[in-house]
Amino acid sequence: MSRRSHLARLRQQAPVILPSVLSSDFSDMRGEVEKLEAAGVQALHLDVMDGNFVPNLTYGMPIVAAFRKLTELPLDVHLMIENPERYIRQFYEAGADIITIHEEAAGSDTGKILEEIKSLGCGAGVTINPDIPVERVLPFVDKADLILIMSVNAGFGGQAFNPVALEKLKTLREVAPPELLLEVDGGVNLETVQACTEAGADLLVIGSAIFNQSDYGAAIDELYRTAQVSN
Ligand SMILES: O=C(CO)[C@H](O)[C@H](O)COP(=O)(O)O
Ligand SMILES: [Fe+2]
Repeated sequence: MSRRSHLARLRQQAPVILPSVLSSDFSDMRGEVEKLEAAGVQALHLDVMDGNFVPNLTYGMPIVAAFRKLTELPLDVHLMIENPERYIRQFYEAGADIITIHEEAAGSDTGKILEEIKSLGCGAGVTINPDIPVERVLPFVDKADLILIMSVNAGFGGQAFNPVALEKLKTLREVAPPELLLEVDGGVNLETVQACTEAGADLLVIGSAIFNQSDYGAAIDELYRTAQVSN
């Protein structure tokens, strides 16, 4: 299956919860993936941090490649790295399906890098931190497959949700083409998830609210029930 075909499926199934495996047990990656698959998850979110663009350092291509060996689930790779253009091809070769870059890190190269990601056959995403105005991603609503709105400052799991993300999601939902996927990441939990779907988020990245629970399936089910938009 082409990597870009995952985009249409995620759009059809929205809202979709993507576990952020940063909070998972890396000493048992296989067991963690099996539990997530048994819980019915539809994609995984992988957080790559370089200790430079963000103060935290996580993992790079080898861990993405290891997840690729463990599962056929789409891998949504969130690059929190300076000069992301240096590594796009390597993350593609490691098995990423969607690659998201920070506009703050890519600057005037953002459009060109999104094109490169697409030309490799991956979904192309762009994201901004909470203190960056939504106007900085508006030029990409027709160029990207996905816009990720950060609801915490990129860098760490387990932070509190910043509601500034909700206004940005609403603005994008109004102006963006309907096929553009809107994703939200950071502090999404039982208290905040419904506001995210009501604001128009299609993809909900969730770390600690899943991995801090002993039963991932039960946690995800409850998050889905809570996420339903009330009519
Ligand atoms: O990109 C991220 C942090 O920069 C993570 O995806 C995010 O923090 C998810 O974790 P949590 O749900 O615990 O906030
Ligand atoms: Fe993330």
